[in-house]
Amino acid sequence: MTLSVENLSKKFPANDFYSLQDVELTVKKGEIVGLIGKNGAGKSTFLKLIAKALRPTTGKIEYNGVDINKKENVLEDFGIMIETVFYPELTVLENMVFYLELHDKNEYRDNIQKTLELVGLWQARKRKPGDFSFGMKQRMALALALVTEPEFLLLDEPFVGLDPIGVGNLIGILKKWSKTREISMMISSHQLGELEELCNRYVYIENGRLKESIAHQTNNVLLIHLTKETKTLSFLESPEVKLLPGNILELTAKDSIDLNRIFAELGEKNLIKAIEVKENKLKDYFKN
Ligand SMILES: Nc1ncnc2c1ncn2[C@@H]1O[C@H](COP(=O)(O)OP(=O)(O)OP(=O)(O)O)[C@@H](O)[C@H]1O
Repeated sequence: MTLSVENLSKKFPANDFYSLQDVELTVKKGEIVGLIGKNGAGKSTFLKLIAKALRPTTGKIEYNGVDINKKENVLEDFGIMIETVFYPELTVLENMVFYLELHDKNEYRDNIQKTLELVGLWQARKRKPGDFSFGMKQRMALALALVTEPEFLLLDEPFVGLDPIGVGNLIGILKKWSKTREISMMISSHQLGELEELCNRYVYIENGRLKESIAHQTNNVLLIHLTKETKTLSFLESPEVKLLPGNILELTAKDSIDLNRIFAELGEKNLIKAIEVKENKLKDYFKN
């Protein structure tokens, strides 16, 4: 099961520029791809094209080898949270029931309570989302996207409006789903820390173009600031070690590296000034 995007472009008639241009991407089963980029970069446009909420100007999107714009019901197993799609005059519970009826998925009725509990709306199940706060509306949309335990999730800014406990619960369930049920996900977010907990890789979109594909950094990287310049350390040749400008040693903490030996040598020579853990700095992609 894969999603494959070929040469995808979208230009809105009102604009003289492309909101998305020549994007190529493949998402495999169980993969979680984070979509990052500045405001207006084209992330939502991309997700809407995949969700069939927009039609491409050019290009093709295939799911399991089927062109989604040439056949009906290809997205049946997708859970989509892009724009708020509930009925403000129905209660939360009625919205959930109606959604399942509309999609002919009544077999998931038993999931309603646990899904509403997950997003923190079970207590509010008899209220109408029309009067909800922004965050609660987001959670309603999220509950609808999750209730059918879909095979593929498209989530646009799912963490916005959730409190820290809600974010933690959501990350937990999405991680579990990707592992145990191999659900694939594309998630756009400005909350880079949350994405980093979840994603296998990221794509950085800039002015409608897929600028960079970024692998998730799985190993901890340590930066050791040295007290003085040195070129005589015995471990400088190992592939996990890099000497950076400014007398900084970068160490990738893999099993293959003998940290005890390295720290013993550095300590013996009084070379350790400070140590920091280097984060996977997704935010660096936003600097240019
Ligand atoms: N319906 C539309 N009609 C005209 N232009 C649009 C439409 N939807 C989006 N755009 C334009 O397309 C570009 C990409 O917008 P998009 O919403 O995809 O960005 P985004 O990366 O999701 O931004 P944000 O991080 O702010 O949500 C923007 O210049 C936006 O103004």
